[in-house]
Amino acid sequence: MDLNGKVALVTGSAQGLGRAFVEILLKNGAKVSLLDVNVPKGEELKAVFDQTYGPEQTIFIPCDVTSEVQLKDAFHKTKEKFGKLDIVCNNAGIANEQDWEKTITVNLNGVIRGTYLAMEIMKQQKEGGVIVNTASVAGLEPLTLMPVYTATKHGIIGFTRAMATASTICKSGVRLNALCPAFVQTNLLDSVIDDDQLAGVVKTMTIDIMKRIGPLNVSEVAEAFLQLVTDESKNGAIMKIEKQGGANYVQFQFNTELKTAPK
Ligand SMILES: NC(=O)C1=CN([C@@H]2O[C@H](COP(=O)(O)OP(=O)(O)OC[C@H]3O[C@@H](n4cnc5c(N)ncnc54)[C@H](O)[C@@H]3O)[C@@H](O)[C@H]2O)C=CC1
Ligand SMILES: CC/C=C\C[C@H](O)C(=O)/C=C/C=C/C=C\C=C\[C@@H](O)C/C=C\CCC(=O)O
Repeated sequence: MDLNGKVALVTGSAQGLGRAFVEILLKNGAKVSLLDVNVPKGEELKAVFDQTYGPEQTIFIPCDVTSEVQLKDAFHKTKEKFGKLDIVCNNAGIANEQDWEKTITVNLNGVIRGTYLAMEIMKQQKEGGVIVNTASVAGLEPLTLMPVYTATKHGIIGFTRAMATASTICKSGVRLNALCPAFVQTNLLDSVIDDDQLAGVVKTMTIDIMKRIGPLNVSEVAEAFLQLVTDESKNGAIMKIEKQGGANYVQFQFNTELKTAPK
């Protein structure tokens, strides 16, 4: 898929991975709608991108993904501004085990609602579209330190795979994938390391593992994201990216697409 002239929407795009995903899309000629709950950071970033790519290439929309009204409105504003919607990355996420209900609402409800909104618009387009949901290696292997975060990321992978199969069966023209990075050097990672309420042996063990594996930088993950967006042959695939092993597709014991898709 050639990204030149394509229209993308990225949630949680004011910093970290979301910011890196926006930048790689812009570099490849796409127009991007930036959504984030952090308004000063989002506006600041839009101004930075305006300098390099021009003001017409991006729009910043203040949006809390936990708000049905705000998210719906942001999708519709994007379509209105750019005329179509080809790529959606449901990326906004938090790691707060104390406020675990909020973690579920942001990480899982936000991704599910963003996927449904994207499907609704994309299935009406001749060219369809692609949805990439940001999960984590914590969606494949549990992080003992963060059980609720782990649950949300397992949920994203299951949801994305089920939707991808349904999309094939219904011939909607929409591809769905999930991206599973290991530790990435961002504010989210720092917030967990600095969280005094998460103390003890499990935290020490997790940090030791993280130091041994070495955190990824956001640009390495952005390259993997680009691969998922552009490769039109991988509907339903789940990509894992680690510092040492690089980016690889996850092999599941049961491939629902092969079992259920009509021949
Ligand atoms: N940093 C890491 O080690 C890893 C992160 N991830 C996932 O990557 C995604 C991005 O995380 P990072 O860039 O690391 O975090 P980050 O904290 O640097 O950036 C997250 C962005 O999401 C925004 N956000 C938070 N709640 C929001 C809401 N309710 N509505 C809209 N925007 C909201 C924040 O304002 C921020 O701009 C998350 O889903 C996270 O779980 C996955 C694997 C590893
Ligand atoms: C300190 C974690 C901070 C934030 C979470 C981050 O956003 C994230 O999603 C990171 C995921 C990284 C996973 C990387 C490797 C996982 C390896 C697993 O096999 C086990 C890791 C730890 C084992 C200890 C345990 O939790 O039981």
